[in-house]
Amino acid sequence: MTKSAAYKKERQKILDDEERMRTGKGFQFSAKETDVNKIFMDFKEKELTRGYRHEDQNTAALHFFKAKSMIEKGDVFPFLKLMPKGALLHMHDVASVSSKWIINNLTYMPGMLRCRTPAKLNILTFRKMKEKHDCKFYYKVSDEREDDWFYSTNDDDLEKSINLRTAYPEMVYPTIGDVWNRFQGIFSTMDDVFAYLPAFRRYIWQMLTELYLDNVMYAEIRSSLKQLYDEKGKTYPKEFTAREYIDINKKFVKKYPDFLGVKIIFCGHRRSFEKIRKSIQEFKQLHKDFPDFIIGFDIVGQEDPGKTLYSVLDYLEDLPKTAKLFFHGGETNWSGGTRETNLLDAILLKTTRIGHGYALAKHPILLEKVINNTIALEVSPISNQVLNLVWDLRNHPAAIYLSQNIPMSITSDDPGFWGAKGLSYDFYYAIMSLAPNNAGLRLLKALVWHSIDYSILTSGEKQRGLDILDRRWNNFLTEAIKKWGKKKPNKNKQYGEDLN
Ligand SMILES: O=c1[nH]cnc2c1ncn2[C@@H]1O[C@H](CO)[C@@H](O)[C@H]1O
Repeated sequence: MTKSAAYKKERQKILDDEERMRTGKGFQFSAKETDVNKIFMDFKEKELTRGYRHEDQNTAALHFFKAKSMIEKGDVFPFLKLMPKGALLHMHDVASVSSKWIINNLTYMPGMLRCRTPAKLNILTFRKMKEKHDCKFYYKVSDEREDDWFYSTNDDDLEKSINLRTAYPEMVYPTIGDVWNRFQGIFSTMDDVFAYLPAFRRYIWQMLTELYLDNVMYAEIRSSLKQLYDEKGKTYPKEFTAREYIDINKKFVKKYPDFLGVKIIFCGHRRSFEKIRKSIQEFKQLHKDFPDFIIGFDIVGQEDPGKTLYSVLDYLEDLPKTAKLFFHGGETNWSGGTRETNLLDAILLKTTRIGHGYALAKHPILLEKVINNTIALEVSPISNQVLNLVWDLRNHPAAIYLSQNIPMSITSDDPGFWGAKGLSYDFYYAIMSLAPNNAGLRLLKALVWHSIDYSILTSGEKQRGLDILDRRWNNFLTEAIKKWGKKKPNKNKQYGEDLN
């Protein structure tokens, strides 16, 4: 009786209906896309099957630090790297560039110094400033390299001071507080490297390069626009940093015209009221001076111990009406306390998008507002894992968001601090862990196109972006078929993605 035709029909209808509800519905497929989807689904299925049979090789479930080399050796990852990924809507500039590049390039710049704080934190800098660094002695990194007695002789060891990577994250960072302490420490280690004008120029150029090489075409970057200093120790105001940024961005776009460049979301830090208040004043001026470049405002830092949006409502009233808001919210495992209110206030304050939105699934009314007002969530899977909100990314709430086509975008947050590069690693977890097994190119395509939709590009820029994306997407399809089409995917196989 249970296997009657009627039962089977009802059963199939539910499966089909659920598939139609998820992100990607309405995205049409060309014949070429159908072919490329088959290639992709073969790759994906092979890796999932391996994971199913051997749990210790289940990259979809494993922590990034354990899975990274396996991910790189598989077929899915190179496919995702080649794929145009549209816009990156959430990344912090100071944590964007790969640590290996920093070690190989910036730490070999003449004049780099290292010192150590009483809390045993390495500070890298190009100036002596004891009161800021809280250090007694400074060592030249170049001298230390010549004498292997010293710490920084070994580039791998030096890299550890700017990267969270470890084979046993569960032991090294047992709690969220532990990993945030180390994480925040790396920002301090890097602060003066980033702010050194000659290094800053190279760093921002490299940030754009890593995005471009990963086939990202545009980015909205979180930045506090640090005050820069030069070889002579002269310091410059933030307005100067903005001009430098604009200049580097312009040069890069000129050299690579199918890259649309970056815009800045200016950030204050939720560590103190004073910092937040000051950052709003700075933002007001910078936004006035560079309204097309410094387009919005956010407050960053660990949410649980930090100041809430609700506690600074008075300050926020001072923000200019033309400024767009991009608040972090719900990057927490807590729920319902007086401190876990940032999602609520971000939405009431008419935020354009939400940074993370991890806790949103617990708030049905807020979720409804996010859907009705198309407030895109900036979901950073690896960040949420490394910063200890969730271990197995199949348990990440964005799996639910994708299942209901809730507006979201895949983002990378701080890739340089955990050994990711560009956006492809986060896309890997999006399609392997957050998405259901049978989701493929249609879902990927939706994420890519939505990322442009949810950006704050002007309508003219958006149109240009979409034209470029169309062309690059087509080139990608052709190249994927040329590269992998000969592997002859199983023609008889039925893939869920063929549903319209
Ligand atoms: O995922 C995040 N959530 C909240 N704040 C963050 C995250 N990643 C980085 N920062 C914050 O951004 C500042 C640099 O722009 C850092 O100080 C760090 O605290």
